[in-house]
Amino acid sequence: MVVNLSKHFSLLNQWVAEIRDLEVQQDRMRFRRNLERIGEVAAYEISKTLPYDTSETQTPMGTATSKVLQQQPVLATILRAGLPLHQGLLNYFDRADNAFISAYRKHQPDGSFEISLDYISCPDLDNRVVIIADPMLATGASLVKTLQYLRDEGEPKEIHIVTAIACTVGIEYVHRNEPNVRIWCGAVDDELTAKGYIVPGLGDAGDLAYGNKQQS
Ligand SMILES: O=P(O)(O)OC[C@H]1O[C@H](OP(=O)(O)OP(=O)(O)O)[C@H](O)[C@@H]1O
Ligand SMILES: O=c1cc[nH]c(=O)[nH]1
Ligand SMILES: [Mg+2]
Repeated sequence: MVVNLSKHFSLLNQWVAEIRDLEVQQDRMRFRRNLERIGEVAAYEISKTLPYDTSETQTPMGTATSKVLQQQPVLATILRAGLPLHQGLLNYFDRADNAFISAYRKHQPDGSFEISLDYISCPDLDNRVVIIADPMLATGASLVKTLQYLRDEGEPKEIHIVTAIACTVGIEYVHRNEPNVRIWCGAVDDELTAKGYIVPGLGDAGDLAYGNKQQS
């Protein structure tokens, strides 16, 4: 299942336009904050699909009956570009457990790349709702590899992926390998370059959030 959050008119459309905009991208703080806001909206939308318990709350004037989340999710993210989006999810799921994974494109001299995974910090995932934040779903290779890695930490009850911009081929690749995951995205773009960049996309999300890195 794919939910494109910009299908309906909302402020999120403006934030997606800003993270794509060459001029606005010069303001790194706004770039990160817009990703965070997209994460906040995604958290709110996902929260509508989760199970709730009824609880009694004592007010100064009496007892109120409320609906409270049965269990907080596990929020996972892929370093580095995932961090601001993850923070947005954490702002709303503020008692969540968290997982961090390092996955990056290791480039070869011929321009090809493979996904390198070398660090994971993760709670037990058995029977948990897991939400993975990564702003760019391009080929989908990072997410599929991350999910394979995460499965060593337990079998989640549900897996959600939150991304700012998803590419059609990447969505298809993820669903071929992980048919049950739900993808929540801020926009869907159709084109992918030979080097794996989304068009029109936004460029390199990690560099725009945190600065250029040396090629590895
Ligand atoms: O769908 P894929 O083709 O796997 O590409 C998407 C990945 O590329 C970006 O990370 P990048 O490797 O640029 O690392 P960074 O966050 O450190 O910049 C992005 O944050 C995803 O993790
Ligand atoms: O377009 C893309 C593809 C992968 N990673 C990015 O940051 N941008
Ligand atoms: Mg990058």
